[in-house]
Amino acid sequence: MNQSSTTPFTGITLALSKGRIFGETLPLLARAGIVPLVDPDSSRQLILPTSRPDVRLVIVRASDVPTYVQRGAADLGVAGLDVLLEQGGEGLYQPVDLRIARCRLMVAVSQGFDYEGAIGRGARLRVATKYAKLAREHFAAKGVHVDLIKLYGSMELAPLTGLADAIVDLVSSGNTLRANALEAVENIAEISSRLVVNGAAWKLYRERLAPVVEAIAQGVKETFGEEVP
Ligand SMILES: Nc1ncnc2c1ncn2[C@@H]1O[C@H](COP(=O)(O)OP(=O)(O)OP(=O)(O)O)[C@@H](O)[C@H]1O
Ligand SMILES: O=P(O)(O)OC[C@H]1O[C@H](OP(=O)(O)OP(=O)(O)O)[C@H](O)[C@@H]1O
Repeated sequence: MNQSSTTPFTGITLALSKGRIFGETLPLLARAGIVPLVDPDSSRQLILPTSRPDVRLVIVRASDVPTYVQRGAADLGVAGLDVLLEQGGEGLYQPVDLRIARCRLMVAVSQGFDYEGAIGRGARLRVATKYAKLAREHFAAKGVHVDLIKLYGSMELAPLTGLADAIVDLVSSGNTLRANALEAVENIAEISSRLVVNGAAWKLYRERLAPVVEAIAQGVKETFGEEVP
């Protein structure tokens, strides 16, 4: 229960990423009585104590959240469904759709590119994405042959520079596509962030974890209403 670095921490550790997910998770955590005592944007500290001595936050890359929870370094985590689908989410229980960081995983091309025509001709499409597995599955299901080009960010640049014919990326407001003269042509998945729990820990320590999971689920209902999105 002590949060000093010299004493082993015996409480609940929640992994989440800085930026969008941190910002949107904060109000849900606050409703559950969990308020970080350190601001990750102004501190280099990666383990953040909270107003609840038995709960701490660890700040990791968005795509590293599943690994921390799968391996038990964190009890709970907040991860985008895009990350969970891409990585498989093996061994993770996903009890709560937090309904934050909502966006869509989409196929996009340069405005004016004849996507349907290219597919109809059986052309081999060059597709740039950070979501190689999801993109491969999407195009395989459509029977479209693709050369996948793995990128780690700024996917929108790929069609503009001739690196790729299409991208698979997240779209929310559509501003990034518009600003780069791209257009969405297919929706692959509706994305939001999920609360994830180590499946084995959930079975073993359910009594300890369930109150926090339930408090966060209640925070989601109070924030967004009861209806399923
Ligand atoms: N434009 C967006 N609108 C809403 N949600 C988004 C948007 N972009 C990403 N997300 C969601 O937020 C999550 C975290 O995105 P963020 O940009 O903070 O990290 P990242 O840079 O994609 O991850 P990493 O640091 O691991 O490369 C994504 O996995 C996705 O679920
Ligand atoms: O439709 P919009 O509202 O414009 O959002 C879409 C953008 O958001 C995400 O990038 P993000 O802002 O997370 O930047 P990063 O992944 O490059 O850090 C995504 O990769 C798009 O580039």
